[in-house]
Amino acid sequence: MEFDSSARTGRYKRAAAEAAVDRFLLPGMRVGLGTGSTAAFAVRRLATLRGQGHLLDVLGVPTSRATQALALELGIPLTTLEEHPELDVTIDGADEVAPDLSVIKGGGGALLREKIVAQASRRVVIVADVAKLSPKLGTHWPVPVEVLSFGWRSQLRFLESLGARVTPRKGANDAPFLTDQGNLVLDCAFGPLDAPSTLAERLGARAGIVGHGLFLGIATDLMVAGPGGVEHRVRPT
Ligand SMILES: O=C[C@H](O)[C@H](O)[C@H](O)COP(=O)(O)O
Repeated sequence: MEFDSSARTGRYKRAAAEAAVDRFLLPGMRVGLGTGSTAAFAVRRLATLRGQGHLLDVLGVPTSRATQALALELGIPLTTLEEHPELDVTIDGADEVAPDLSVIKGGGGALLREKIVAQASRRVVIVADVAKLSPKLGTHWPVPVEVLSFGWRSQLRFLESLGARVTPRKGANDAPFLTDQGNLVLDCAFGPLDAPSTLAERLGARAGIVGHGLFLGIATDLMVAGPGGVEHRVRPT
């Protein structure tokens, strides 16, 4: 039976995530556990290997409550950045990946914790299916911006002044989506970004914006899966 495209995408996500776990996780490591459907395959792979007696002393730091719940359900021992402020590696998904391995993240709203965990990691491995590859960030995906609810409409105006078409993210029953920190997310469609680092600086300098989904110079490796199998790419120097 032929896979439909979503089944194919799921197969690629799984292949990339499992290959990353097999390649990068070693005994004794402290590991950032990403969020989203692709990263969940990595968490499940770690659990499977543990079930076979491997990587039993690996400790995970989850990047969201959802990942924490999944890891606990699968019996993966967890720690925190308070106990282990430096991690060996993080494996996480992405929404859009540019050729220099800069990425947009936050489709699931976990961008802030994901960035904190990634920046605490010596190595950051992005796992993705080929559909996530893009010539320029912003081509296919908006930049999620996490804002405090206090003054959020002022942030919306500010983001529009930077050229974005802004959509406040909705959660269940059309209620505002809230992050694990209780903040709002404004999805900002800028179109293809010629200078993502300039945008990141502007977002970073604005009070009330607590995080954004531009991960620039953070990913060290990419495991990307498609019809030809899984390919490992390293961030160009
Ligand atoms: O907030 C969510 C994360 O950044 C995800 O890693 C990202 O949205 C990719 O998710 P998925 O693997 O489900 O496509």
